[in-house]
Amino acid sequence: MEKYRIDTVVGKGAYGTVYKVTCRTTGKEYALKYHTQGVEDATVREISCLAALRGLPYVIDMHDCFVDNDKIAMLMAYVPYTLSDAIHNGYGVKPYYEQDRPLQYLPLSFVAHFSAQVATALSDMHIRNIVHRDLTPYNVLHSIGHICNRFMTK
Ligand SMILES: Nc1ncnc2c1ncn2[C@@H]1O[C@H](COP(=O)(O)OP(=O)(O)OP(=O)(O)O)[C@@H](O)[C@H]1O
Repeated sequence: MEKYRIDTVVGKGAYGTVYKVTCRTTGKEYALKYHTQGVEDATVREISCLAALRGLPYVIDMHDCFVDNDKIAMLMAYVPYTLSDAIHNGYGVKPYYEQDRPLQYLPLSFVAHFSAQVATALSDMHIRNIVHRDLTPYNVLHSIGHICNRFMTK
């Protein structure tokens, strides 16, 4: 863990806490999810599904998975915005803790592009017999200029 500096908490779920971290050598930002509930079935499912989906264009990349302080940690691409942010605050809005403003309201091209990418990700999952089971605007992430969906499989 010395390799990464913990910057901030970005969210909490039923099984863990997600932090934004920065690699001390490259300066690259990642999301690090600590599974605080131990090795639950859901944890094993999440890790094995993300490993099976690695490399797909619109599913979040899991770069590493390791044990730190007896907790399972998953290192993922950091994707700063949720679909919910975009729906409620406009495209490109930053999370509230960064005190930023929306860049613009949702253009139709964003909706069309985004929907097509979500459909592609779901199709890629279904081909591999993986079902999402919790698709919500909070579980679909994007970054400005590059839409990327987070599919936490359950
Ligand atoms: N790769 C990521 N980049 C940026 N933020 C993330 C990333 N992964 C998760 N988050 C943020 O952390 C929050 C918690 O994620 P987590 O996977 O722990 O739970 P969840 O799937 O949202 O909820 P639950 O586990 O309760 O169903 C998310 O809602 C999201 O805001």
